[in-house]
Amino acid sequence: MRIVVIGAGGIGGWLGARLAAAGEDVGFLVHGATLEALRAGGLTLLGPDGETVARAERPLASDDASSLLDALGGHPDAVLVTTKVDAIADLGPALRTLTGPETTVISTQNGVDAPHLLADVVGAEHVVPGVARVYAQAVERGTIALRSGLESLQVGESDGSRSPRVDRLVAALRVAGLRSSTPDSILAELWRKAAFVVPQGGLGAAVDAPISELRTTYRDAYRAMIQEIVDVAAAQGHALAAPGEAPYADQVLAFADEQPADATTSMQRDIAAGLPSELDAQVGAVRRAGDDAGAPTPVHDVVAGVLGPREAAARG
Ligand SMILES: NC(=O)C1=CN([C@@H]2O[C@H](COP(=O)(O)OP(=O)(O)OC[C@H]3O[C@@H](n4cnc5c(N)ncnc54)[C@H](OP(=O)(O)O)[C@@H]3O)[C@@H](O)[C@H]2O)C=CC1
Ligand SMILES: CC(C)(CO)C(=O)C(=O)O
Repeated sequence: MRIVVIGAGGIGGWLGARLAAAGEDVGFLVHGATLEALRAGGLTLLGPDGETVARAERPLASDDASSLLDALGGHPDAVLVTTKVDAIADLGPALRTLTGPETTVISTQNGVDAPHLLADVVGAEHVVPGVARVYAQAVERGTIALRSGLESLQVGESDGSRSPRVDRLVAALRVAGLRSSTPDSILAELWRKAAFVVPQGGLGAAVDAPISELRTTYRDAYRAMIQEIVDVAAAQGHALAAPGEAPYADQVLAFADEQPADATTSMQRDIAAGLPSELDAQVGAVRRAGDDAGAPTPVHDVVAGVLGPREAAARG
């Protein structure tokens, strides 16, 4: 497949390195220092023990979408959008250049907003939501480290239908060594991921604590925040627990109980470092969806209130 990966941080570097190593025709739309780093030193993906698991010596990379089309010989089959949610606002012209009649644009972001934002730019018919489960971190530009063996990208049509384009993507991701599948509802899956990552990152940032403290000292507030997401998702028509399963908030807590004690999320680490974060794309998106659906989100409201001034300061 011809694939353009937008961004080469944790997610983009991971996906691009894996797909290129599997023989796919991959080009990176990157900018500034990341472009320079890929040109100078290539792209390296490190495994959890620091070993190189994939390496692209001379990856095709450009900050110009038209040049990538020329180099790839036409529109890509797939565009993997791997920037933070905020960056999507600036990607309009590049996304429109890259998206041909048969191009699929895949979101990989946390939160529930990215597919809608991409649909506004390229049209909903081109967008396939993805849900990434991986711990991938850019340790320096051009070098991505996996922090665990979990490498999963689920993709699916927003309306739940089966499609050849999604089947091709799943097949390519599997050949690249990832766990990939199409859930019954990719939108419910986005909410399931949000139910794990948003409370961990939002509450964790507000009380400045890793998961070990959330699941003990702050367990009631942590559970309440997870439950708010379950309720908002239900109000939007997405049941997160299958019939007969334990309540979904309990499933998330059970999963949280198994995580390494010092686990934090990328949003939480950005907030702790005083950087602009996905606070609005994660916590804010849940609050907006709750407002739309008439489902209250009081713990999210408190977390947003506590972290809002820090976010504003980080954004200058
Ligand atoms: N990291 C993880 O393990 C996981 C992350 N996610 C989600 O995936 C998304 C991406 O996260 P992550 O990979 O960690 O973020 P990173 O910050 O590591 O990577 C984002 C990349 O986007 C690039 N970028 C930003 N704007 C542009 C632009 N206009 N053109 C080209 N490239 C651009 C950045 O480049 P530069 O630095 O040069 O500006 C950077 O390389 C987030 O929504 C996150 O919540 C989901 C699951 C797991
Ligand atoms: C917690 C984690 C790594 C789970 O995939 C994540 O999504 C994030 O840090 O943003």
